[in-house]
Amino acid sequence: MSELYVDSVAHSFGGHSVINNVYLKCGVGEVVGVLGRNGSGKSTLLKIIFGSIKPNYKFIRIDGELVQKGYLTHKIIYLPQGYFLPQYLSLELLVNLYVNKYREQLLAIDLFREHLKMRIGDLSGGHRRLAEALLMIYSDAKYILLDEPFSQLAPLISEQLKHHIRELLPEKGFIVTDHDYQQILEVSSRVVLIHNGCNYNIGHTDDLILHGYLPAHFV
Ligand SMILES: Nc1ncnc2c1ncn2[C@@H]1O[C@H](COP(=O)(O)OP(=O)(O)OP(=O)(O)O)[C@@H](O)[C@H]1O
Repeated sequence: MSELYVDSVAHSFGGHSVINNVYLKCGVGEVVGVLGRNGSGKSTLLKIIFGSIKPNYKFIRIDGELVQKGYLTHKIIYLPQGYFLPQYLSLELLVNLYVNKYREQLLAIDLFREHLKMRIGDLSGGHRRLAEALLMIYSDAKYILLDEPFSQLAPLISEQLKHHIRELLPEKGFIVTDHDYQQILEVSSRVVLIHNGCNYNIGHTDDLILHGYLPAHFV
């Protein structure tokens, strides 16, 4: 079964519980949006799924197989918050590192076609962020975890990013978190809110008010 399944995730830092019994699943063809206040544990959850944080407890299955560290399966990739690729590497080298199956499609995108020889650190801030996100989206991984991919992006670039997520949807599943909740509501097929360490399914903007994520006078 093509599915990333995460259950019973619990983690604390220095005795302070951050997430407690979180459940999440994401199939191929789905974009799962994860919302939550600052410090609610969204990045921690994504890092646990990727395997870079060892939690107190977790149960993760990828395509039916029990997994200890997501990244060891090569089926999962994580875009962290903020720049993470060394600034002195060229786009060409990064494409060679991350992209294989979808190489032609990625190289057809203006940003890569026109700036292939450029160092990623010499791009504008928004283009650098977009390039990092696209390298993850067009990588060979099947499940793509995107941590605040819309931050720093101008509206037109955010549209491009959503377009590329949709392009790959038939073959991939996405878990995306961002404080630009409108982008999340727009791109996601399902939305969950992390609140008080637990997850809540969000069906409507009203649910975000109910759980205290949006202010009551919002609508
Ligand atoms: N390595 C760490 N050591 C101690 N505490 C940590 C560590 N990493 C995160 N935390 C704490 O865990 C909580 C959740 O952090 P996390 O970064 O997962 O939240 P978030 O929902 O992604 O927040 P934001 O939206 O502000 O990025 C915060 O209180 C944070 O201070």
